[in-house]
Amino acid sequence: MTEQATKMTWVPEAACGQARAGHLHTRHGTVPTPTFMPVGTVGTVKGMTMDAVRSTGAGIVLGNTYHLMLRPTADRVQKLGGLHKMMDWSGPILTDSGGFQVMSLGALRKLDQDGVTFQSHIDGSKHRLSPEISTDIQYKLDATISMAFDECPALPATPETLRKSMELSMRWAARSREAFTAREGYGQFGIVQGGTERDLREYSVKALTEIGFEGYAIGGLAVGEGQELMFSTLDFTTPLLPQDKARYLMGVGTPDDLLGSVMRGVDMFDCVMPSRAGRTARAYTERGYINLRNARFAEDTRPITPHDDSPMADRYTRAYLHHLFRAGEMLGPMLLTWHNLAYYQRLMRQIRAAIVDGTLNELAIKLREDWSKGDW
Ligand SMILES: Nc1nc2cc3nc(NCCc4ccc(CCO)cc4)[nH]c3cc2c(=O)[nH]1
Repeated sequence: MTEQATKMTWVPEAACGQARAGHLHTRHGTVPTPTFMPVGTVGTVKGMTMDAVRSTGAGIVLGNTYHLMLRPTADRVQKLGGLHKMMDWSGPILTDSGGFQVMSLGALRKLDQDGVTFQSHIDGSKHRLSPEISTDIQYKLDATISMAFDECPALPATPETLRKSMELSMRWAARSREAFTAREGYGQFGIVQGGTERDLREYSVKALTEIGFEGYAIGGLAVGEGQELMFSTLDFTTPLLPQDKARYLMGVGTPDDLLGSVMRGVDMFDCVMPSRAGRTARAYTERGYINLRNARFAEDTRPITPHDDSPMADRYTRAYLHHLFRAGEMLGPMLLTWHNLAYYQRLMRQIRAAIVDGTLNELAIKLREDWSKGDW
């Protein structure tokens, strides 16, 4: 890695227990943390214009190396001026490095010590990813934050399998760092592995912090281990991470996951949940979630939630959304994705404000009470 540029920084503002509020300063702007990153897998947050994404208050979005290398390819994105220009988003973009998606999407794949060979889930064509190839692709995409190329083992797995996989990921982290081109305000995050094993997680944190990254992700979770095991793994992992760097929990999660993870020291999140739920008529609200295909909403003229401050709120009733989904109209998933992403951003703003004024524990009690109350 070249050394000359000063890379991105995360600056703390306040803390409440393990929870932190701060700012992530990047080449493409500053993002308050804790933050939730809408998932823009193939250069679009599905069903949303970027004006709609901006209206929710989102500060940073996620893209995927795996999907973009297959289509439209990294070279074409570079020719189109990079992801920011192509998708009309001037804020920071974090791109995942592809390993996880290959394991969960690639039709056929062969993992070796150097990288992974796989077939495209789109047309069966053969492709290769390695720490060097992934880092180069993320450079061509002009990702503000690049992720190290890692291997995320499926759970459940034996401690021996987890150790071998984690050690491979640590070797790949060093190669990813070596291949990274440092640029002013850009950064690269290492990814902690080790399943739910304390000793493996400790080894992984040590290995990554010795290499040195602008931020640290906690990988290998949200792969079916359940919330209790995820939280217990966070309990002994986040305190080991540098206090002055951002922490990113990959693939998480539900509103309750976000709250509990922020309280365990996590600053950044991404999850397809709010957008995928939006496409399947599931609306997240302060009172838990509801499915708007349900007949009980057919003549319910209330808004989805009385608290929605996004531009789409108040203009559309539950009855209208119900009709759109029953009719299979594309506006249904579009409006509900907008609503869910706006709710996730509102929740993160609420949590952040409570960290700053030291009332996070009280907010947590209120949120959990309301989520379990059920619909209005
Ligand atoms: N590079 C890298 N990327 C990751 C992405 C992840 N994403 C997850 N979980 C997402 C799980 C997830 C999948 C689908 C849905 C929608 C359900 O309706 C929600 C969550 N875990 C993850 C772990 C890693 C990891 O170790 N390394």
